[in-house]
Amino acid sequence: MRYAVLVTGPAGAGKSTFCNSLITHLHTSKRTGHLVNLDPAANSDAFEYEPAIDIRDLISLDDVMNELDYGPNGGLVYCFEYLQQNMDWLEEELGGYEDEYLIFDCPGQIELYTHHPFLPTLVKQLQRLGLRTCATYLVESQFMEDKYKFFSGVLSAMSAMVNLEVPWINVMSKMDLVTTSTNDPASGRNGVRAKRDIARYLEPDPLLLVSAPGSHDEKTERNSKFHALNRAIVQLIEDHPLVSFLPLDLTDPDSIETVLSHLDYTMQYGEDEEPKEPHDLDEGDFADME
Ligand SMILES: Nc1nc2c(ncn2[C@@H]2O[C@H](COP(=O)(O)OP(=O)(O)OP(=O)(O)O)[C@@H](O)[C@H]2O)c(=O)[nH]1
Ligand SMILES: [Mg+2]
Repeated sequence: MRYAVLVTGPAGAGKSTFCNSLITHLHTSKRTGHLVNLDPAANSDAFEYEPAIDIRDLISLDDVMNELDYGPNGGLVYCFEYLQQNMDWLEEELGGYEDEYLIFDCPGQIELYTHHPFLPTLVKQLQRLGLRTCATYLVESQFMEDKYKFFSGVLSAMSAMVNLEVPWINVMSKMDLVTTSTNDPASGRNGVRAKRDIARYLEPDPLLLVSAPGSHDEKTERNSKFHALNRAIVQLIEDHPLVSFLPLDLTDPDSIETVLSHLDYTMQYGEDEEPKEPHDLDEGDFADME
């Protein structure tokens, strides 16, 4: 059984850094993990580990931009369409791995997760090839400093989850940057002040939106529309509490271990370790498993 972990999330959320740390952690735990780079614009310096599979070996964003006159985002879409037409390349590249975690480092263009059909198609292909697949969606902890930004992160996570029908883990990355100070109210004017506040973000409490401080300048029509929108978002999140976050602090090995154990659990890693008769392992067996 092979396992695919898609590492997704907005630009700069810490996806590549998390991929590196996860692979290091797997190695420390005497397990194997390989990096699959799906970002055609990736800078090689970002990788601590040489990608085992690299979309840049198939197609280079620079070439697309130079030869076809695309900008970076159109070029990215072109690269993914090209990959889609060349799935046999990926299939062949994936061929050499058994019983291993393959960590897919994805690009940060948000539209890729919210409305482009590419990732859902890729997931179906991976499942067809018999890989157990799950996704992580990273939102960085700085989003908690601004309620509106935070809830836009929550909504983008929701939208990506609904778009990609795989087991899903939301991660609040860069938790090492969160400083909680109860003595200094100025430090968290609009955001996290204390540990108990963090809990309201990790299990997003939509009431954070209605109790927004600084709401003294209401009254105008624009503001009343804004508040109506917020109320609608509160209602949506209350009715569909799909999103909660696992905190990730890369300076703390226990924190990485917790995320990994959630991944293991989600994909039922190692559950079928007992020897099986080869004919029990029909190709399609896991294809339609979630
Ligand atoms: N303090 C802190 N910084 C981090 C952490 N993870 C990533 N960073 C920093 O955040 C920046 C972006 O990290 P990346 O891992 O490149 O983020 P990414 O999501 O891969 O970015 P794109 O691929 O451009 O979308 C870098 O400057 C990292 O050093 C973390 O856990 N803590
Ligand atoms: Mg990256």
